Amino acid sequence: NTRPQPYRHWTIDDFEIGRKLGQGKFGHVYLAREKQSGYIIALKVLYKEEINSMAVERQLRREVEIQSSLRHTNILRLFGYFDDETRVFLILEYASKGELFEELQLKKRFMESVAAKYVTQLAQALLYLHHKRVIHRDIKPENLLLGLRGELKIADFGWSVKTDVQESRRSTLCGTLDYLPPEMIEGKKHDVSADLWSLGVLLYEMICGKPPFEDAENSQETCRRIVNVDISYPDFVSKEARDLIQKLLQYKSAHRIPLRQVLEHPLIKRYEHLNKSK
Ligand SMILES: CC(=O)NC[C@@H]1CCN(c2c(Cl)cnc3[nH]c(-c4cn(C)nc4C)nc23)C1
Repeated sequence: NTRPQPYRHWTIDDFEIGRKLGQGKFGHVYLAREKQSGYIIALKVLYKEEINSMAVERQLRREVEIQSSLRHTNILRLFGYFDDETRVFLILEYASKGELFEELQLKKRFMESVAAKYVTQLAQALLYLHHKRVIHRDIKPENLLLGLRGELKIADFGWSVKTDVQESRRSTLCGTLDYLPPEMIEGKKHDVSADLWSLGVLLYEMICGKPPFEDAENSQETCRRIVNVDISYPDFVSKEARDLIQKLLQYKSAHRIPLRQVLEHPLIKRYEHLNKSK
C-alpha cells in the first residue's frame, strides 16, 4: 500500500477515524486509516477557534513546514495537512509503541543499556536536525514516541526553529521547565547546544527515573537548580553514565560535549553491539 502523498488535497472523508490516541499541546490525535491505501496514520486535529492567536498560528505553520521537510527514521514523519471550515488536520506517521514517557513511568527507570540505545538514536536524529539547521528546543519524554521496532521517534515540533532565525524565547513555554537549559531560563540567545542540555536531562531521567532538577516545590527552585547545575547522582549510576551526563549538563553551552563525541563515549560504545540495528 503506497504511503499517503503529501501533495494530494485530502479531506476528512478520505479517512476512517479510530480511537483517540491522546492529545498534544493544541489538539487531539486519533488513529486513522486512509481508505484508498489502507495506510494507518495518526491524525492530529486542531480547532481553528483555538488557533486564533497569531503566535500559535505562526508556531503551527513552523511545525508543519519544518516537520514535513524532515526524513529520518528517528523523526516522526508529517505526510501532509488539510483543513475544513472549523479544523486543521495534520497527517502524521503512527508510532505503534506509543510514548516513551509511558514506558518510563511503567519501568520506573531504564537499564543503562536501554538508555544508551535511546541516546544513540536521539543523537543521530539531532545530528540530522542540526545539519538541517533546526533546533528542536523541546526534547523530553512526552515528545518522544516509539515505533514498531521500539525505535525512538521525535515528535511535536511545535517549539522547533530554523537556526537562522535567532530568537530569544519570548513566548512562555507551557509545561515543564525541567528540560530547559540555563540560557533559555535566562532568556538569552540559544543555539543547537540547547538540545545537548536536554539530551543530558533525558539521559539522567531515563537512568534515575526522575529529571535532575525536578523540584516538586516550585518553579523558582527548579530554575535556581538549573542555573546552578545542582545535580546529585543515586549510587546505582555508573561512572561512565555520570561522566556523559556531566559533559552534557554544562552551564556554558560551548562546553557541552558535541553530538559526534556523544556517539563515541564509553557509555554508548559499551552497548553498541546491542544497538546495531538487528
Ligand atoms: C508528541 C505528541 O504530540 N504527543 C501527543 C500525542 C498523543 C498521541 N500521539 C501520537 C502520534 Cl502524533 C503518533 N503516533 C502515536 N502513537 C501513539 C500511541 C500508540 N500507542 C500504543 N499508544 C499511543 C498513545 N500515540 C501517537 C501524539
